[in-house]
Amino acid sequence: MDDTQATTRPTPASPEQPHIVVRRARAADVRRIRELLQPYVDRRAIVPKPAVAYYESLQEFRLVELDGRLAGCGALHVMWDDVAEVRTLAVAEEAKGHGVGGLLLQTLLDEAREIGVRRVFCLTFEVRFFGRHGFHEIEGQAVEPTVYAELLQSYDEGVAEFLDLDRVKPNTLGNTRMLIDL
Ligand SMILES: CC(=O)SCCNC(=O)CCNC(=O)[C@H](O)C(C)(C)COP(=O)(O)OP(=O)(O)OC[C@H]1O[C@@H](n2cnc3c(N)ncnc32)[C@H](O)[C@@H]1OP(=O)(O)O
Repeated sequence: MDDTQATTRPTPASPEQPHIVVRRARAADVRRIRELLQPYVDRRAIVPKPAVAYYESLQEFRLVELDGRLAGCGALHVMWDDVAEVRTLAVAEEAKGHGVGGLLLQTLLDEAREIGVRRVFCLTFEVRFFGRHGFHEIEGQAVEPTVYAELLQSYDEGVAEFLDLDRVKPNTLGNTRMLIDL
């Protein structure tokens, strides 16, 4: 999906209903994305990352705008031939509870299907939300030992969290490991 393919819903007749756009992130969005995430980073719901990490993973991000204002973001990171991870899914406090998070998550899951990924992982405190979208809690590893060994070669901190490596456990304390089969 490029900018010209952004999903838009027609502006409804009622002035109370916002105009919704789902689109890819652009480089100029990073500042607003980080501002939206900051309260959740402060609460440790989202792992802190330097700005450069957002630019490097920009193409993974999808955004929802309501009347041109950033309402939420989320990313899909592919880890192996059948596994990806939903990352950094967050909705601005004032936009929560109106389906924006669900819309973003379904967008990311549709993209996972489109690129042929069969399972999507997440690490979260929002167990009820992800559970309602078909994720279930898992214990232990989601990949077989040979794939685990391959993934150990990644430099990505999120992959280290997926592998549950000791050095990143402080980042993920209290989070639940969840998976969905598409
Ligand atoms: C893998 C990761 O990224 S982990 C990090 C997850 N993110 C965070 O922890 C950050 C803090 N949390 C958030 O930003 C948000 O709460 C999110 C992203 C989890 C959910 O975003 P929201 O936009 O509130 O989600 P959404 O509105 O689709 O659903 C929330 C609830 O509102 C309800 N809801 C959905 N649409 C509507 C609606 N139109 N009217 C009323 N209620 C609604 C749903 O029933 C849902 O209930 P549930 O929590 O029991 O599933």
